[in-house]
Amino acid sequence: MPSLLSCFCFEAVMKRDGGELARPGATPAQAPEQPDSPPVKPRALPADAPTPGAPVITLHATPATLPLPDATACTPAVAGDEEQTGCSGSAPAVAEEDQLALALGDMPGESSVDAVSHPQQAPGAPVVQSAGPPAEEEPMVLPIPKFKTAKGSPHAATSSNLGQHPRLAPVRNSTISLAFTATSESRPGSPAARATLRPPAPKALVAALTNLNTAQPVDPVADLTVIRAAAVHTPDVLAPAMADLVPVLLHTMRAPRLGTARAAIQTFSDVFQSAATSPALSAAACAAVADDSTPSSSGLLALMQKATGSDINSKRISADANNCLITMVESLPAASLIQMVYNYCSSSKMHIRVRSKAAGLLAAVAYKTAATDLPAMDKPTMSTLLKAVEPLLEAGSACVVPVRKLVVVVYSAFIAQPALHVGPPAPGSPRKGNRRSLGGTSRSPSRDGGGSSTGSITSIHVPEDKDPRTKAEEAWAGFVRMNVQPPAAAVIAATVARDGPAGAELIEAAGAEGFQFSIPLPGSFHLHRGPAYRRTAAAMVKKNVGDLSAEQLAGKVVFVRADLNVPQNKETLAITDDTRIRASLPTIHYLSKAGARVVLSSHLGRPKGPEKKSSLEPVAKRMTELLGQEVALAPDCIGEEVKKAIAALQNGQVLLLENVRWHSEEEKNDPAFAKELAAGCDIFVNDAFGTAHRAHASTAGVADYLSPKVSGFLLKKELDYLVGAVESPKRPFAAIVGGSKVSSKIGVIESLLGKCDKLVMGGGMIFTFYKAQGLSVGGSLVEEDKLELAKELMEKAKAKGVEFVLPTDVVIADKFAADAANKVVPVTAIPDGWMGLDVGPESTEMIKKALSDCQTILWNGPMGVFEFPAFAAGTNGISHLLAELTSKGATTIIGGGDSVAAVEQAGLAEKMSHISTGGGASLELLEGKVLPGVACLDDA
Ligand SMILES: Nc1ncnc2c1ncn2[C@@H]1O[C@H](COP(=O)(O)OP(=O)(O)OP(=O)(O)O)[C@@H](O)[C@H]1O
Ligand SMILES: O=C(O)[C@H](O)COP(=O)(O)O
Repeated sequence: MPSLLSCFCFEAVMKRDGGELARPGATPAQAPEQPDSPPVKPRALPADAPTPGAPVITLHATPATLPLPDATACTPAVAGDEEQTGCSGSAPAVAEEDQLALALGDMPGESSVDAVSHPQQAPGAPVVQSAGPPAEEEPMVLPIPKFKTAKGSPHAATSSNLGQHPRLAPVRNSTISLAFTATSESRPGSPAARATLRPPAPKALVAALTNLNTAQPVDPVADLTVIRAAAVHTPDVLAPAMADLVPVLLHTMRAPRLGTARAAIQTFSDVFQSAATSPALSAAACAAVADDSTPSSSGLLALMQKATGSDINSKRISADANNCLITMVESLPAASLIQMVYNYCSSSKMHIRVRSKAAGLLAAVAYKTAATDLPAMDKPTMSTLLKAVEPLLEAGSACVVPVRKLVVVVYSAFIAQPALHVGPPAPGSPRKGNRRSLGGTSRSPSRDGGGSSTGSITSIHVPEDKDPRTKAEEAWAGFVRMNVQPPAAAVIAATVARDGPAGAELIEAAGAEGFQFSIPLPGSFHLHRGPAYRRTAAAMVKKNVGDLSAEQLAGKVVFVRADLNVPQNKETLAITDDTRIRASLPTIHYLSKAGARVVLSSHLGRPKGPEKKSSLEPVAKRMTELLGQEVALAPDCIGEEVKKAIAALQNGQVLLLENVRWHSEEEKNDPAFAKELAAGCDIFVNDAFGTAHRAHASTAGVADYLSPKVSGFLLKKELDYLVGAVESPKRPFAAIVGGSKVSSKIGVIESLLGKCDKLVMGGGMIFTFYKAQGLSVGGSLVEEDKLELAKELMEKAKAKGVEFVLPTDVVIADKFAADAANKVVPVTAIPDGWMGLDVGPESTEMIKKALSDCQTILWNGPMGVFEFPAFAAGTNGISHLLAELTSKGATTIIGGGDSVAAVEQAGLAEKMSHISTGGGASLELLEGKVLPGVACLDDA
């Protein structure tokens, strides 16, 4: 299944962004290294380029020749709405905001900050007087959608061709209706706000561009204020700087300091606002944004996230971002917008989820503002957009919503195109579709009365009263005549039809084109082997540590991320299962033998900070025994002592760093922390399959600072096995999901529903489902905020015909302890004060029966608290059944630290087809998600 194989994208880009620009005061020579300096594109230096190290600007005019109003040289710029600032280079430090309050959505002192007039303000300086926040946010009235005909004359879209369409309306109302409401007064770039900006001094503009472009220590708000003023008063002058300035602005939007981020958003907005009056600025800005496949894309995504309030709960910044997006989309020609969507979808530099989210959001904004002249698009542009959908499809169901949004945009273009209609193809024109497979008939695609053969059919007109099958046929016919790629055509057509047998027939039709294609409507799409599969399969091969020779490794310091997160006895901290340690040995042994100096890193548990019980000390001991050589334990994973210990390593020696999760920056994938982790190391080997689904500093972030970056033997082995086994499973295919990580695994169930024939629930997972059904679960493990999801999942399973096996009886306990009193009760009779800690005997029998004919079984998460013998029967029962089924030819895969421990404890590990060190990771792989720990590695 290609969706599995399309898990390998690059997230490094995201890790680098987000840093804050340097503070004013320091000279360039004194400036500290900027790990997260803005992504200024490398450019060829002109003949008269300054010497290396000197500031480089890309404004191709000298200050003396700039056609700017005469004004004083660098004058202190004035406060942004939330930060005070001064003249760049000599200004006082930017005032800190109350970030905590902002994060809570409260804006303390907002109005007082707005009212601040800068004490150092001098005549001639650009002045910003914020209009201040309006008393109440009111929804911005969006323009009535205006579409152009193919000839370019605008006409208003009508409710019959947009809003009331049965397929569009629900999507618009749900997924498309993002929080795109804002206050028109607060809209950056509004005439009132812009009128407060005075013309900038030429020198100040040059200085600001220089500062921003060279990432010198600057006060970004001061510089951005100057740029804003230039955007308003001298937009043509600013145009040549756009190629470099846009990435800087996008980068700065990610600054942790909200005032800085907001200043960048406002500047971006001003640039696009002025684009309306300056064709030169417009062209340059659009080109720079459309070319946004650089690391700065994550900046644009940050803007979108802010607009939807998904990354920061600050109303003002959200309103600004909202308006900025709308301004930008309104300014962009459709082709640029399409290009951006396409860039997002196809950029291999970004995480697939980031890409799809960005593409979907852009499409949604475009649709909401109706600013794009999609119906006027020519065929190549339309094809480009449709092709953009494909990588998302390959990424599987994680991308369903963005795909839907794109589909809506594309489809709206078709149905709003009155000049064109469906008809038979021109004689002799290539026929890509397979009409026969669409139900085996030879019905004409023009049976909606769309008419006679025009010979150049480019659209589909699907009346609302058609049945799904007819809609699908007509959609399909229209798309294939536009030479649209079959998968995209099929998905779009099927989305139009949404359900019914048409979907199945489209699968056949696509199959006839060489694509095996299944659309388990209305949920997820997934492709099977075909050209698309082969493409992604080729792209997934990563360089392996075995590709590095002893010569390349000898004397090198190799940072190895392993998953040594082993189960432990909660009281004695003794390791209860060392599978993960043993599994990591081949890589360490290979490196050590080759003369490398091995710096080993891992997490253990989910600690909140340094604590004895999550120390890797027991792991270091056990590894020393198993490896047959000393594995020293560093006191921490970063810091001076650690640096010394690394520097003291001899060839072949192994140093284990302390629990990397003692630092909260690890899980935030903080770039500075990742850089610190990588300090003193040369090469990155990721062997932590169990943690490869986490985009953390030690699993993905460090890859930005080390090269080469390769997979370890374990990671490779896991991928080779799991991808092969679940890509085309022998059926019936069942998944068993149990354990205690309910919130992180319940979401996986949705995509499992699209892949498995049977789904068995166990462990702590089941009680959320019971509660969702209105049952009382006593003190059992429940995720209250997942009750709705649980309900939906049960309904979806039913709709999809997936056998959803939920235990009917449970073993309950009066406390969470090995010596707790226990009894078996039906799930309808769990008394208050008792908690379910295992599935009951009746359920175990039921599960055994359900699994007995399965040919592939993936198990993650024990059925109960197997660590306590009184609650281990369910887990042991399933372990024995799987061992037996394996002996009869079934493929059994056990994944997860505790699940493997349970099977080991039962002495049955050897009898399973594959013991995977990854629980969540193997589920996410099955789900078709990107594994960031793999994506960041070098391609083979
Ligand atoms: N009904 C239950 N209530 C509470 N805890 C449970 C219950 N059933 C099982 N567990 C606990 O779940 C834990 C394992 O869950 P977990 O989801 O971590 O599985 P895993 O196999 O380790 O997978 P992963 O590697 O993804 O963490 C075990 O420690 C077990 O005691
Ligand atoms: O046990 C696991 O699944 C891995 O070690 C990852 O742990 P996490 O779920 O705490 O990230």
